[in-house]
Amino acid sequence: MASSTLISDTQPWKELKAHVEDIKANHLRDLLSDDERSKSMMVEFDGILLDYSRQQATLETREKLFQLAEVASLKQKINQMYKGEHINSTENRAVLHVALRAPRDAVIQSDGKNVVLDVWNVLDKIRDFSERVRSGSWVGATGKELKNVVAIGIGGSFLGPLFVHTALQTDPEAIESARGRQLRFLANVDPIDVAKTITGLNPETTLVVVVSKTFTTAETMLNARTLREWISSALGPSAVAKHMVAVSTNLALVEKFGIDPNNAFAFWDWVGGRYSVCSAVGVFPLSLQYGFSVIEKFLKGASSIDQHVYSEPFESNIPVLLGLLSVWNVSFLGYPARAILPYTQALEKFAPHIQQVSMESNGKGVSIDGVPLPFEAGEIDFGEPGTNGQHSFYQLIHQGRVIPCDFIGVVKSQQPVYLKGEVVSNHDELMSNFFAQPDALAYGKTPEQLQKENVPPHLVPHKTFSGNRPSLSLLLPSLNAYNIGQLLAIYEHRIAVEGFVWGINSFDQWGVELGKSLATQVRKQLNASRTKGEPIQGFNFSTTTMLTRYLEASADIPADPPTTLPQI
Ligand SMILES: O=P(O)(O)OC[C@H]1O[C@](O)(CO)[C@@H](O)[C@@H]1O
Repeated sequence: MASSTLISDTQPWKELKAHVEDIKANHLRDLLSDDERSKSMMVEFDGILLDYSRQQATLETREKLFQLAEVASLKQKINQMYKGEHINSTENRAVLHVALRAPRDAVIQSDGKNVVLDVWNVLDKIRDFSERVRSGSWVGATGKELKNVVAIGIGGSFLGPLFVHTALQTDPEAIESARGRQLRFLANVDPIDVAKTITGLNPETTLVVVVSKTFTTAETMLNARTLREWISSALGPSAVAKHMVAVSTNLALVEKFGIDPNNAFAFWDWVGGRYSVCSAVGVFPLSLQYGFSVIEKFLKGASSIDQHVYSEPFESNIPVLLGLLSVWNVSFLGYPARAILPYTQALEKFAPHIQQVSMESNGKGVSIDGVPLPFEAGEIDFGEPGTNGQHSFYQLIHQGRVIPCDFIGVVKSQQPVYLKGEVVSNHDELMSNFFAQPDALAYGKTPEQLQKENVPPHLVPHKTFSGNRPSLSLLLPSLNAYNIGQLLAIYEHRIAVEGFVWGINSFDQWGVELGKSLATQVRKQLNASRTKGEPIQGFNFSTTTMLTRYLEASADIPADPPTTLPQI
């Protein structure tokens, strides 16, 4: 396929379009009666079991998707990524998050340099620094141990680390190594988030890590200045050196801010923000909390999937299969959303993280060559842990819109509970739902079945479930640091696979810029109005009215108030 050809112009795409009718003629109820088909739609790797037999797809669909992958040069694109080519063409950058978790002796070249050496230099520095803090050899300005860490960052500098922290928080090994320590995150520029984050914390025992790839993100920098004030007003300005460190690609700005670059942990422009949890962005705060040895297992888990993606044939390649099936669901079956439904509370922050990875990566309207797409790319990701979601939005998934679901289950609970006399353990109770929901969605319930149950006729339409609603199930052996790394990498690669097939650039994010520049104008106007009484100008009627109301209703706030920090 010529590089400027849209994937939708290719023969395999057209064949898949035509194939939709064949698939619509089959109900999942019928597809699932074929055990051979189901058997060939199960893939196992390193204890992880993927079952995609509840996708609205046949073996023929799969074959056609492989042909699509072929014409999209999927294998070559994956190889180009691993080889450090500048596949993020609009920013002229390599995309090498796989190097962040590569073994020490691996060689991954980018621009003629083995980046794995740089990665391990930083990892060694993280191991050393985090051990000094954890052992009490690096102490705060008043000589007290730094038991609390606040990581300031937003977007990719926040969501991934938060997901991993939340998942590890209840893992027995991680609990043991985090005893007596706290890790909190400050992301939102809303001062309420500052208040919530520092409540109950003593600056004397707190280390603040400013995490920002660019070190220019408005929200993060204001929050960093706010916590710098919190520290220096309590302990004096010189305390900042002991209580503030940074993670960034921009060490010059780190120094300008007042943080010693020796206490900064670097990463590189070939790490996209939303793919940065395996860089110092995640590894440093998580190592402070759990110790480097726990986080190294997380990196090893991610690396195991990197190797699987690279070397496994597509037929048994979990992220490739998942990516192709997502393209099938979005672009051919016309389902715009995807529900991420982990049956473990430890993954409560997984869907929010994947929202950014997926929607910032694949929420694009043009091909990588700048040609407008004649089809929809990207999907709307959302989710909640089961069974909570069942009592919230599942109604719509069962009887309303069709939303392909990812069910994620874990064989062994991090925190088992057994009660004498109960029918099953608490985890088995949870997992009963994990196993039941996919079949409820696939089979549904027919009016005939309801009639046999003597349901009053007027209720039959309300109690009917059409079924034929697709899902897939991922069963993990457990949820330790290693498996958490695997899960992360499965989704990262799946999303990249989707983008490679759609022919878009999944690694830039120009769509977030416009709002940022408009906010700059508003910020200037708020300052001019509050300090000099200047009238609102340069905005449309709607924004002018809203801004005027906002300023008038808060006119009691003095123009130049003294420094104020949260009071709760
Ligand atoms: O790490 P930084 O540079 O502060 O950026 C934070 C986030 O902002 C974004 O650019 C979106 O606004 C993300 O891509 C990024 O993860």
